[in-house]
Amino acid sequence: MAVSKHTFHALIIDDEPDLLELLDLTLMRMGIQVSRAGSVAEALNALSNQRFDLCLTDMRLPDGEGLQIVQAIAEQGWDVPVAVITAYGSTENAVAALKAGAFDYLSKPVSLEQLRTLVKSALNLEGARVKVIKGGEVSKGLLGDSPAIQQVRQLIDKVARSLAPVYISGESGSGKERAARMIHEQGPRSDKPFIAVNCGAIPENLMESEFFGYRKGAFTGANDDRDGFFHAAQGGTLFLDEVADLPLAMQVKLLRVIQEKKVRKLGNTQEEGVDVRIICATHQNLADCVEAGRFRQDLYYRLNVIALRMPALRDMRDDIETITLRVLERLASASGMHQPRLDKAALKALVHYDFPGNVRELENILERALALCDGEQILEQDLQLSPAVSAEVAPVSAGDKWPLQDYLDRVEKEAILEALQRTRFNRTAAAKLLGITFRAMRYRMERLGLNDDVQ
Ligand SMILES: Nc1ncnc2c1ncn2[C@@H]1O[C@H](COP(=O)(O)OP(=O)(O)OP(=O)(O)O)[C@@H](O)[C@H]1O
Repeated sequence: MAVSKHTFHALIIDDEPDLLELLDLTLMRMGIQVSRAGSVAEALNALSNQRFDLCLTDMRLPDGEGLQIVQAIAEQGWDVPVAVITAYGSTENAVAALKAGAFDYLSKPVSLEQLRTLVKSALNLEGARVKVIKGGEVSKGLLGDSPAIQQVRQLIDKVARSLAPVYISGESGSGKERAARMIHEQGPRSDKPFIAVNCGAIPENLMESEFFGYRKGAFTGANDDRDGFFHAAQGGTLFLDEVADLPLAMQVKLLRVIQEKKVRKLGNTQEEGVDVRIICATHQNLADCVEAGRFRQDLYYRLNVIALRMPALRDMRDDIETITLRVLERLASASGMHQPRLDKAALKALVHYDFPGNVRELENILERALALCDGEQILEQDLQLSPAVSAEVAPVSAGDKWPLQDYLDRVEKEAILEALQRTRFNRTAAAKLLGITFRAMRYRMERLGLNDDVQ
């Protein structure tokens, strides 16, 4: 599937055949042309002879470090975004690479979802913040037979018929967005658009124009009229993911639109009527956010008309085997592969694993295992389940508590690094774990020298 008429060209630099294969395959599936280099020397040679749209390098290479490539790109002024792949837990390397000019890093084992997100941001591809499903497209249902997921299915059937706002809670990766799509698809608006917006990923200064749209000339750079999310979802459903991340000022504006069913584009004097069903979701406890003064109570009441709670995968252990086999079947057939068997020990490891990232994490684990296994059988080692992190992070030492600011910075830094490690460097998930917004996370990483250039 090509992502654009222009074919993007990426250079991947690694000497591990397995990882190279995995990166190559994933990028190719995204329609990106790939060249490979196995050493610093080969990479510098390729970069000086050819233009690439993206460069992805391992940190450890036979003749040096990936960092040298990042530095060379910065020194030569080559216009190519570069990201590094670091060993599990080696955050110092990641920080050094970011300081030297890398735009992002991935830590091993590489999560394919993070890889795709990183590639999309680097190439400025659409779909990083807003996803649009045109009317009539059908996504898949929810897997599992545990009582909790059965209840969810029944509630979805019921609420699909009404147009009342729905508030979906549940951990990251537990299927909140999928449930929202099902409500849309099973309802009377299924032939109209479903617009999913990640509220935590939209820069605060762009929020109003993104939500409400603008008229040509409304501000510098507004060269054309543009519709916002409300217009785009007209007649259909607007899904506000991570709604707790909306700044208070935006919450007021959103409440007004929901109450009055009217939107005024920036630079417009007239209001226009909008007819949009609102579904929202967050992994946070919205009632607690209200209590803490971070979320407006009036908006909370407007949104929380019907509440739907998605169960965590570890609370559906009896379903893990079935979900695993169904996901494997889908992944194998999508890539035209024969479906490998799942070794008994591998299945046992999955059933006992905690899945902090829920079904999404299971999908990533299986996608990677498919690429790493011998084609016949998936073994426990192909799953590369994350080791427990607690033992690996050194506690802050009890002494040295002054100057107080330095001490607090160290504590904060360690908490952020631990959250990043636990989530395999998924910053959205890490922010969730820390209980702060994506924006706050970006700000803190910047302040602490854990630079982060990705929107
Ligand atoms: N019960 C389920 N059956 C099948 N697939 C599921 C189920 N739950 C989640 N998934 C899959 O897991 C992935 C993540 O789901 P989804 O995006 O809906 O989660 P989410 O709760 O919205 O995550 P986040 O909080 O990070 O936005 C998707 O690929 C989705 O299809």
